[in-house]
Amino acid sequence: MKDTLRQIPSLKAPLPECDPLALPDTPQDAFALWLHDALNAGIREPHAMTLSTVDENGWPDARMLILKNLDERGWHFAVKAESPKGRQIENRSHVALTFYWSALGRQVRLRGPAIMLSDSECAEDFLDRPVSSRASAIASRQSEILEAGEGLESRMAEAQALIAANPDYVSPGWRVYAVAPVVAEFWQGASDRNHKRLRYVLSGDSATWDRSLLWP
Ligand SMILES: Cc1cc2nc3c(=O)[nH]c(=O)nc-3n(C[C@H](O)[C@H](O)[C@H](O)COP(=O)(O)O)c2cc1C
Repeated sequence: MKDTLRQIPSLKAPLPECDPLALPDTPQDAFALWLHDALNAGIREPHAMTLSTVDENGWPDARMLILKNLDERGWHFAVKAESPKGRQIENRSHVALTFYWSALGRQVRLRGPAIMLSDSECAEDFLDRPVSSRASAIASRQSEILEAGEGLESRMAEAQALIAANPDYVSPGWRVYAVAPVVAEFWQGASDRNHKRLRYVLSGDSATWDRSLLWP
């Protein structure tokens, strides 16, 4: 395994040159810029990110999610309240988000509280989803053990029927959160390992961002 791993190239040229201090004043604007670069580079699912949480024992947990929106409140994602991640956020609201765009050698890291959006926004997000994804959200006991013969298909069919009969039905445990980062870091990898790093820290009055370069 060691030989296999060590033969895999990482941060292979060509990667973009980046002057981190030329990035915008806020992490929101910098993220929008880099997301567009990722889209233009043809990166698949550039809106996929790792959501890291902490469980009730203080153990870190992490999984991929899809970014649903970015606005003045932060980076949005949706979860089932009763899923492990939903319960972990309910218990400890501080989370981290990580994006990696391999073709560009870029990573973005965000840390801050996840703040639940209003019931009406959660409902709107739910109703915007395709029927299959709403049915799955209603039917699934996400991350619980699936015993043989538990009837996953029949639960899905029941959920589909529920939606067909009541198209405005909203799953009561559907939550949308916005992560309002207090720290953000933009990392541009380089083949010569002279990586460029820019950290944004929210100022004490929460009005502006202090920016610092970091050692690679
Ligand atoms: C690329 C990718 C995108 C995913 N997007 C979502 C998502 O938007 N929502 C979701 O609940 N799970 C998503 N998943 C599955 C989660 O990673 C995870 O397995 C699931 O949410 C259960 O997590 P939990 O047990 O920590 O609650 C995605 C997985 C991958 C690989």
